[in-house]
Amino acid sequence: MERKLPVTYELQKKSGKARAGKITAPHGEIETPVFMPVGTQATVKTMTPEELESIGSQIILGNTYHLYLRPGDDLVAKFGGLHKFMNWNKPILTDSGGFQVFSLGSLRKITEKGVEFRSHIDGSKHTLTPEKSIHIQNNLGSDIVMLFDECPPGLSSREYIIPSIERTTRWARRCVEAHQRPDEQGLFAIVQGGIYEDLRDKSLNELSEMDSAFSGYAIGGLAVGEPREDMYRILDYIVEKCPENKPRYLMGVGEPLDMLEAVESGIDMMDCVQPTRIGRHGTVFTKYGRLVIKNASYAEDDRPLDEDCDCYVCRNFKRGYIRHLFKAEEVLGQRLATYHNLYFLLKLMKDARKAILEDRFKEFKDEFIKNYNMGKN
Ligand SMILES: C=CCOC(=O)Nc1nc2cc3[nH]c(NC)nc3cc2c(=O)[nH]1
Ligand SMILES: [Zn+2]
Repeated sequence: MERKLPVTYELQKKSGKARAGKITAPHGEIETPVFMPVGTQATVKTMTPEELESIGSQIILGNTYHLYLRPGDDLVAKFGGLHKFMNWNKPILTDSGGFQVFSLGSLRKITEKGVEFRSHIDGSKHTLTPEKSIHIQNNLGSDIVMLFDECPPGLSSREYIIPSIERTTRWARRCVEAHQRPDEQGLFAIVQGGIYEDLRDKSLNELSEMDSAFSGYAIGGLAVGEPREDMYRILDYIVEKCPENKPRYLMGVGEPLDMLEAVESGIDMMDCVQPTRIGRHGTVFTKYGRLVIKNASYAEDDRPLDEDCDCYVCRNFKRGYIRHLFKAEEVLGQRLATYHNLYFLLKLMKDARKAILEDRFKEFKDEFIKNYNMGKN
């Protein structure tokens, strides 16, 4: 009989294809749709766990590639796992490291065994395999473990993608076999297939043969440089074909308009480094679009970053002050911009969830897009 999965999903309401639901994981419950802040090196840059909780973060990401290279997954395991190591007591999702080997590592070589690469830190040689990736994630003790997959470069040809899917499926089987704690850490599949509907079907069908091992399904291979309309077309095609009773996760999407498009297609979970990364460089999200705070026009601007935002930063600081902090290279500037950006995306998902529960998501999305495109800041 089917083993009880450690991560389960309850569909609560649909508004079109958009869904509101609840994920139950070992370290707590998650109301969806949900945005997941990225905590690459066991920290969501500049934020304390207390601040993350106060802005409504329900689940964060940890990166396998980074934590394996530094401080080492064995060391994290000695501290009792990633939750204890970083003092984050809610759910954590870890990626499999495959994507980051390609975005950060050097001298990479893909073989049937796995991926050989040199560390971006000290140039040392490593090989990441499906088994190694899963064992690292087991050491980290995350609630959600991701398959070790290959994310083909953006706009790869069919000739490249077809054999890549078949190898990723063989790797998936090895991941399922290698998983040491299937009752405590939920395993998510990752659907590939580029921008081709028939190859998306191929990937999903091959993975579905292992469905009983998967707590959720992720849509990989997107937000890697393909045109926006191709990403939207693929989401609209493949997401609703994933099991309705399991969470659906889209990696690497953190632009407000893309997030709403993903929610409309039936996505429940998203992650992206954008809000924290652009925040550290002084770009913030507002109701009327992005705002680059170092712009001279904000020097004497006594408005909050976003007049409609009720976060701690918008209630206590003005644009002119935050601009000064960035010009003076005061680290508080990075913290305030990061805090606001995360709050903005977490609140966007919370408002989207409310709109779905009230069966008015389409109206909510259209209203948000109208304002966001005004660009009046
Ligand atoms: C990250 C969580 C789990 O994901 C994996 O372990 N593997 C994986 N990561 C991706 C990350 C992506 N970021 C973007 N754009 C910024 N596109 C992405 C695509 C993938 C992908 O196809 N696979
Ligand atoms: Zn704010």
